[in-house]
Amino acid sequence: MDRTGLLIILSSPSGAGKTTLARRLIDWDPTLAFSVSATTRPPRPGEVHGRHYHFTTREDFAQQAGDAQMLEHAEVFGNLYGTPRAPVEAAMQAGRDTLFDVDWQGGQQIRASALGGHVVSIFILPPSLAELERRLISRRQDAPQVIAARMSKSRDEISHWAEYDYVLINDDLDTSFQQLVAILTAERLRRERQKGLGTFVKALMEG
Ligand SMILES: Nc1ncnc2c1ncn2[C@@H]1O[C@H](COP(=O)(O)OP(=O)(O)OP(=O)(O)O)[C@@H](O)[C@H]1O
Ligand SMILES: Nc1nc2c(ncn2[C@@H]2O[C@H](COP(=O)(O)O)[C@@H](O)[C@H]2O)c(=O)[nH]1
Repeated sequence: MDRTGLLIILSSPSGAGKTTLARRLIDWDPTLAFSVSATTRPPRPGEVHGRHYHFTTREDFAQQAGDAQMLEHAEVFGNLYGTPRAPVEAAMQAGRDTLFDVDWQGGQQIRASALGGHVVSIFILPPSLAELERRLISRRQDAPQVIAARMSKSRDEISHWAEYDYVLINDDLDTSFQQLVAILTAERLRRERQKGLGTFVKALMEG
């Protein structure tokens, strides 16, 4: 059935599991597009330019944001992050759903944009702050002071949980993944999103 692509926003405090869940969702449905953000953060070991992020300078970032090439942008943990607009619009027009891993500021801006009617937003909570810290440490990607800074902002991020359509507690990863699949499946089936439904039902009744 023909439909416009959804914008599926995942937000959480750093380390709660957005990236892990987004990757599993894309493995489950490879037609999902992942919105590759631009950032001024330096790459972590193993991160690939153009796949995980578009790594850029503050000057380039400011120019893109000034030219309205970003759907949203924000400063997070002292670095700039933003969503390039063109790939999102192209995916939507092609009927492909796009996944976003953005903070609460990005979530607010995308919801308030002209594309806001196509947003499905999901907030991911950790089972506890102690487990959140354990995950950030066990990821082995950030220096102890970076982890401390992210933990110190975790309550700020969590305070935005009620702005989201859905809230998951990511305790058991398989359960969270199944819950995400359930959300996506139900949202795709919403009556108003299935463009050809009226025509289909008319033909069904005449048949
Ligand atoms: N349900 C879970 N149980 C145990 N470990 C988990 C679970 N979900 C994610 N993790 C682990 O926690 C760590 C952080 O996960 P991830 O990188 O996906 O978080 P994130 O929300 O994307 O963080 P950031 O906002 O910093 O990008 C990873 O090592 C991941 O394997
Ligand atoms: N507003 C936006 N936030 C973004 C974007 N891309 C990522 N993020 C958020 O930044 C933090 C840190 O990410 P990390 O990769 O450095 O761990 C995390 O909360 C992401 O959700 C974006 O384009 N816009």
